[in-house]
Amino acid sequence: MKLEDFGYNNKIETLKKENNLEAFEIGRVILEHKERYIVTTVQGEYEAEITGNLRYTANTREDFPAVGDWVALVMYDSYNSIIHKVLPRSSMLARQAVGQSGDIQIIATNIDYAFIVQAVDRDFNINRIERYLTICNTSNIQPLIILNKIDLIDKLSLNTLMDDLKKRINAVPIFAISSISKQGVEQLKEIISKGKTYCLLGSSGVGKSTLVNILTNTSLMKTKNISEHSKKGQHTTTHRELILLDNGGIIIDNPGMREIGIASGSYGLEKTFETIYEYSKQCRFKDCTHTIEIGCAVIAAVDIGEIDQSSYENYLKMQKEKDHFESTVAEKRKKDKNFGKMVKQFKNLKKSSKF
Ligand SMILES: Nc1nc2c(ncn2[C@@H]2O[C@H](COP(=O)(O)OP(=O)(O)OP(=O)(O)O)[C@@H](O)[C@H]2O)c(=O)[nH]1
Ligand SMILES: [Zn+2]
Repeated sequence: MKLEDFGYNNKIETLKKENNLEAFEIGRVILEHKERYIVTTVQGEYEAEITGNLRYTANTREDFPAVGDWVALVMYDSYNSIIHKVLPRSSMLARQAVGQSGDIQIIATNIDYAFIVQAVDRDFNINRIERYLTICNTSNIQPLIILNKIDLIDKLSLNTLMDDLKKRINAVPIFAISSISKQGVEQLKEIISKGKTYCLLGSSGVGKSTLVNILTNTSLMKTKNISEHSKKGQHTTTHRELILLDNGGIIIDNPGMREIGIASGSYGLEKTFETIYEYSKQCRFKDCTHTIEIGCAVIAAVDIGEIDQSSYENYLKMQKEKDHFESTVAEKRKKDKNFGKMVKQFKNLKKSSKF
């Protein structure tokens, strides 16, 4: 296997040089389980753990490796290795960790494109699409919209849905497909590019797994064949979260993708709600919340129909969630910092003490 098959390119090469990692083996994390990793390299798949130093210097969960990461490794036998460093990421999909308010859990990194999947029957909801768009824009991932299950509605209804969608969302490609009748699937396959990394986002039941199966079928079989030859250093796992497609694309699919929420940060609001941001520049007050202020250009635009009413309401709702999320993260960081300080003070005290 070549590293390029897993998305290695000039950018990663430059990062490797910039970080003085020429002496190390480079690999991509394809699976993570409780701080143990499977990393793919030119020499095959390796199990990996992180160095004590990496653990010691890590301030938050974000500093630990995640699926999709490019890492610098030291191999110590044909199957095992140690992760010395995580290369800087081009994108990061994260969410608020369960039960630990303010803690961030990384789901995957270095994703180029996300397919936002919705089913056109009961699931269709533009507010939710805007929500996923915001997540993508925040995470530096290019969004693409997939309307799935078009076999369940007639052409006229589909056209209406598309029109409604285009009224609120522009500049994001939309694909109407059916995983059952395979309508539109070929066009979708065509836009998947070699060496680019993709993921699928969407509610339960919209057809993400079915679509991943359609896109990966033969590649999964191929991977299995390679493992059967069991070259030296080849680790044989059947479960992977980073999957190679026939046409050279790469898909990351893991359970965390199913649970992504707005809590993963909605700093991408500006990009998602571009029209609102454009109007907001004309608001009388710089810190206008666009809710009650006199001279608010956003409210005025909503009143004359220049901004879609539902889009505006959705924006306000997500803005509120973003504020809440940011304040819990800030609080958590402050607490961690205070605790860190306390530990340091205690250590100093111990050092200076004669006992
Ligand atoms: N009619 C129709 N049914 C579909 C289509 N795609 C998927 N389904 C069905 O929808 C159901 C849910 O599909 P899944 O692929 O499991 O959905 P998912 O998004 O992976 O769901 P989670 O794993 O819960 O997140 C299954 O019964 C599929 O057979 C489609 O294009 N048309
Ligand atoms: Zn305003």
